[in-house]
Amino acid sequence: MTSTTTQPRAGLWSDAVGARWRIARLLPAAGIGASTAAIVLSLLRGLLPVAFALAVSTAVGRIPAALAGGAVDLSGLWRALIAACGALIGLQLAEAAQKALGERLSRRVDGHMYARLIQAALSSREITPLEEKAVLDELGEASHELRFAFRTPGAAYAGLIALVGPYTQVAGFTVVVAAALNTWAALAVLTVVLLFRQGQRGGLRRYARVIRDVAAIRRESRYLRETAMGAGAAKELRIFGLTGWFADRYREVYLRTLAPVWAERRRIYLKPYLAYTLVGLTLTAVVLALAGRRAAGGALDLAGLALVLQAVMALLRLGEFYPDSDTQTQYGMNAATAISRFEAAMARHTEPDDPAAAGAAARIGTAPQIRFAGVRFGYPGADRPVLDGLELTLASGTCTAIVGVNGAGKTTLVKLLARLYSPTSGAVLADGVDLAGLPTADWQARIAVVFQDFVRYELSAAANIGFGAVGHLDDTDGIRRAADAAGILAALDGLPHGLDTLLSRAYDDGTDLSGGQWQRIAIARALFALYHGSSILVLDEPTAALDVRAEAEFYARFAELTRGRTTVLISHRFASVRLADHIVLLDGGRVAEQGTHDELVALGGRYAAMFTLQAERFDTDTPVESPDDAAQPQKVR
Ligand SMILES: Nc1ncnc2c1ncn2[C@@H]1O[C@H](COP(=O)(O)OP(=O)(O)OP(=O)(O)O)[C@@H](O)[C@H]1O
Repeated sequence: MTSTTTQPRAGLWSDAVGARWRIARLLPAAGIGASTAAIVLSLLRGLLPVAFALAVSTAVGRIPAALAGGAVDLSGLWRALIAACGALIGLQLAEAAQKALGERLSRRVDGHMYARLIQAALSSREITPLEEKAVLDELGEASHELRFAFRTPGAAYAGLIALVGPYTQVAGFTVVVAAALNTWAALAVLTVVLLFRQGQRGGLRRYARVIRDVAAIRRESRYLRETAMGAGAAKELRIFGLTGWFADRYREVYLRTLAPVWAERRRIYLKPYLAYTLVGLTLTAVVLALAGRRAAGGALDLAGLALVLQAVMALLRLGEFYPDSDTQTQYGMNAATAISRFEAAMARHTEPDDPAAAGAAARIGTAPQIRFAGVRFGYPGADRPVLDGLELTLASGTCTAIVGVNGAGKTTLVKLLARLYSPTSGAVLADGVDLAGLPTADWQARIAVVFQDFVRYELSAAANIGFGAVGHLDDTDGIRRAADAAGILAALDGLPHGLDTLLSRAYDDGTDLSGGQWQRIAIARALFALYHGSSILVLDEPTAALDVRAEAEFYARFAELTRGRTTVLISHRFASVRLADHIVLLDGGRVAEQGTHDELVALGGRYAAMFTLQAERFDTDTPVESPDDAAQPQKVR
């Protein structure tokens, strides 16, 4: 197994203390009143079994006296028995009440933790941190446990409070043994209990680390399971006959996860268990023998003997695994720790409020000129940059088309323009102002975009369009106008609830759209953003899924849609590209050629070759040899 399982004890213990402290600090989220009530109930659950044992042994002690001398005096016996019954009923009630209260505390805390998790995930305007593997691991662990209500931070909170019960019992019975027998015997039994607990609870702590260490394999098995069972891949799995492959691969990966886990489980639990059992049984036998000898010698009466026997039995039972607390606290604490680490990682990426930045934003016009000045950028973990000293100007209020082979970095350029990533070096400037110095949210609000992989929100059609300017969701006229301009209004009006129809099959009255219809929705969303103040329009393959007529309609209105806006169009279709005012060919992370369509064709370079190749393909039915390597499909870097 990996080295983390063999870390020094101090690490494990300080982790354990830190994790408990992190859970205890959730008190305000859980509510002071409810938490106090739960602690009181837990204390009762600890004290009532001790009271029961005292009452029962008192009753046992009264029996000889009650029977002696013919005249049977049962009143003392009855009193003790009634007290025992009272303790028992009280215990049942306290248990039921604590369970209900624990559930409530748990839900409150989890609601708070979910809110924190979502807030942290959305706190960074850039998406870079969400692509870092270590950050993703923390997020994965936190959200995985939160999905299973049993092992959440809330369950850990309720579980920690529930622990007050058994530990109060341990203390109570230890005092009983000390008083009835002697202090050394009490300490011996206490040692046994703590040793057993260490075996169980400490083992669980180590085991949870093992589970964490196999996170990568677990992620793979989860992926295989969800792909096999989900709707997304259902078509391909069947058509390509992949169902068997997925089932076999899942079984293999699952077994690969289990093997090290079970080996560690044996190592962690078996040997310590045998050792603790040996020590435990020996000490217990000594204590019981001592009690027996005292009783035989008359130093311990019947009530005392009954009490010691009950106390020792109860204590031995308390040296076990606590199902009400242990798993919940362990995994719930891990989830809480993962959430804290995730928050810390995201906090490193949040942007401080800077009044100077807001001032700089005011210097940018409504249709700004954008300049990429020596921009270099590589994705985290990648060894080669995608953009390598890019120099490019997008003129104010005009349309620039970006072309290039697959993987040339066109979408990456757009992501940098939208400040979803920051350049590794160099700068992106809007009207001369470096975007790095602007409040990112303000800048992003100026951009309307149709991404290549736009989002299909499982919400109403109106919301899908209105999300272009979420502050104006109630602008129904604007939403209809955008839908109309994108050529989707008639189709949406034809749905069962018009624009209020939910665009998801997951709901009874929901429906799904075709790929091209979804793309029109994405276009409508960007148009709606333009209606409400965005001035930079980015279109990344905006018509890839549209039919010929819809595409022609879209480009017929292109000049009108983009007029006065700084527009970036990415497309592999040269018929659309030629509509742009300026065309840029990206290659090797830099601008290889640029100019108008006519200029580039006259230049007779790569653009001209790619254009001719595509034009010939449309003109003839026979395949055409490429005159230039750049036009051949290239491997994705
Ligand atoms: N999130 C990411 N993490 C790591 N690498 C990425 C990521 N997105 C893209 N890349 C890599 O960056 C390079 C450029 O990708 P990009 O999507 O910008 O290309 P493109 O020119 O838009 O291609 P296409 O024409 O296929 O859409 C590719 O080599 C790709 O593998």
